[in-house]
Formats: sequence, structure tokens, C-alpha cells
Amino acid sequence: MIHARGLTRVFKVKKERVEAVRGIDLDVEAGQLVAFLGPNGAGKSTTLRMLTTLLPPTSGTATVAGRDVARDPAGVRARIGYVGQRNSAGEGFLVRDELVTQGRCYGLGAREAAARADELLDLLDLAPLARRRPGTLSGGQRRRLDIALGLIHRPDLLFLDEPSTGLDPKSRADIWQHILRLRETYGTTLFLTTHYLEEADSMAERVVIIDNGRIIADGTAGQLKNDLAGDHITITTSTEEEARRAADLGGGAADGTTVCLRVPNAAAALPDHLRTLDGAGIKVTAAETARPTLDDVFLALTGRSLTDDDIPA
Ligand SMILES: Nc1ncnc2c1ncn2[C@@H]1O[C@H](COP(=O)(O)OP(=O)(O)OP(=O)(O)O)[C@@H](O)[C@H]1O
Repeated sequence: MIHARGLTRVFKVKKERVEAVRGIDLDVEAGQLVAFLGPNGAGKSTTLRMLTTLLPPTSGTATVAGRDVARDPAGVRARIGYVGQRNSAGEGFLVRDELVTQGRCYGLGAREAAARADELLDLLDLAPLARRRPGTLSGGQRRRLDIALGLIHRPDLLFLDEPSTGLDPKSRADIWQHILRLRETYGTTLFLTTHYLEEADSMAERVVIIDNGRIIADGTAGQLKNDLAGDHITITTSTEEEARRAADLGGGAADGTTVCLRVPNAAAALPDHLRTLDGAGIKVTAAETARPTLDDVFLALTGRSLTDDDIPA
């Protein structure tokens, strides 16, 4: 559904050259739900804009929904939906009329556009709001309208740029429920950017991480966490001296009276680890294991935390 090779975009601002995207290779198969993650300025939006034909690549190639983005941008646009970070509904029409009008713009007949609008109003639980103006909707309702507008022409592939950013936790959960529902109903391929690591972890079946214009990790959240981060064992000792000895003996880094250690399978490794420390006369007062997060993956790859970024409120 998406095949990109060496996709690159350089911006020239006065005398400065900004290499926003540096030669991305990417293949997304039909029906996948892919979360595209990265810190601020990593190149997520620029990649999305190239794949959706809003921005020409400086070099490299991409076919999206079977059409080449450079040679047939109109063909790509007819087959994809794009939900950007800004609202896509105007204020001139009521919610349902806006959907019908945009359907007509895509070439649907009057009856077909009306039927499609009603179908999407139902799917996205917007039917009770059909006669409201977009400006009167809540943030979450408005985002659902944006998604409905992105789907009006029955695209095979939907791009969503930060679909849940700026919403309260309940509305975020609600948007996800609707995203999953539309996937189940239509089998739409979904490619979305998000700042929320837990959402990518629990909802997406594939996570692609971009940093500094390059893809640095690509796989299921589980694979990335197992392969790149590993589990954690954290033990607490009575004294700082014991913590230092525990780190020398069993590995890991001591910080005060705690020692954090990375292992492939913490639950299996913990008993042996405790026996070793006990044998050396080190008194462990507490021990816990933790599964890694996607942030641990990013940290392992770059030495930085993804959550150091400002997450838009
Ligand atoms: N029109 C532009 N002109 C100059 N530089 C740009 C332009 N658009 C983006 N950039 C730069 O390209 C780099 C990548 O930006 P991009 O918006 O793709 O990042 P992002 O990962 O989407 O970030 P965010 O999470 O903050 O939205 C940044 O350094 C940005 O400043």
C-alpha cells in the first residue's frame, strides 16, 4: 500500500539547509495499522506530506495506493484520505451538509454522497450532531468529523497526523475506539503519527520510529521492546555501599541505594540474581521487575528520551 525508497526532503531556509527526511525506505502492506513515532522535528509530518502528495520529495520515490506520488499525485489523492492536525471542516455548512458537499467534490453523485455521509455519521457516532455547525462541536467531536471527512470517498488508506493530540484522556480513548472500529468495518490501512507512546504500544500492530530524518526502528512494539530495550530489574539495598557492590557483582547502575539492571527476561532472572547477592552478603530490602516501554526503546537507540519533548497540550 505504501512503498518508499530513499525518500528525502531538504528545505532551504535562507542559507541554511534543513535535511528534514534523509532517505527513508518503507513498505506498508494493505490492512496494517502503523504508528509513526518520533520526537519533535524528527520528520514525521514532512514524511506524511510527501506520501500524501502535499510536498514533492527532493529525491527518492514513493508509490502510495498503487500510484507514484510524483507522476500521478491526483491518482494518489483519489485513493487516500488525509486527516491533518488542523480542522478540515469549514464553518459555512452544517455537519452533514459539509460531508455531502465534500463527497460531491470527490465526484460522488448526490444520492451516493448523502448515503455515504449518513453511513459515516453512524460509524463515528456523529448522527445526533448532523445539524450542528462544526464550530459548536467539542474537540473530540470535531476530530471525529475530520476523520469522517477523510473517509468520505472510501479511501483504501487513511493518513492521520496526531489524531488524539490535544484531547482529554476520555476523548483520546474514544477516538481510538473509532479508529479501530473503522478499521474493522472497512479494513482501511491506517498510517498515523502520535506523540503518545502508550497509545502506539497498545493500539498499533507496527511501530516505526523516526529520528533526525531517518528510520531507526521498525517492528511490533513487543519485538522492539524485547530486541532493543529488555526488561528491568530494580533492587534496593540497605546502604549505598551495598548498592555499589551489587552493581559490581551483578551488573547495572547504582543510584543511591537502588540498582537498575537490564536483562532479557526479568521474571526468570530475578531469583538467581537475588541468590547471588545474598551469597555475597548484600541485604536486598526490595526488588521489582518491569517490562520496557517504547521510550526505553528510543532511549536505548539514541540515548535520549522521547518524553523529553514538549507534548502539545
Ligand atoms: N517548510 C519548512 N521549511 C523549513 N524547514 C522545515 C519546514 N517544514 C519542516 N521543516 C523542518 O524539518 C524538520 C522536520 O520537521 P517535521 O515537521 O517533519 O517534524 P515532525 O517530526 O513532524 O515534528 P513535530 O512532532 O514537532 O510535528 C524540522 O527541523 C523542521 O523545522
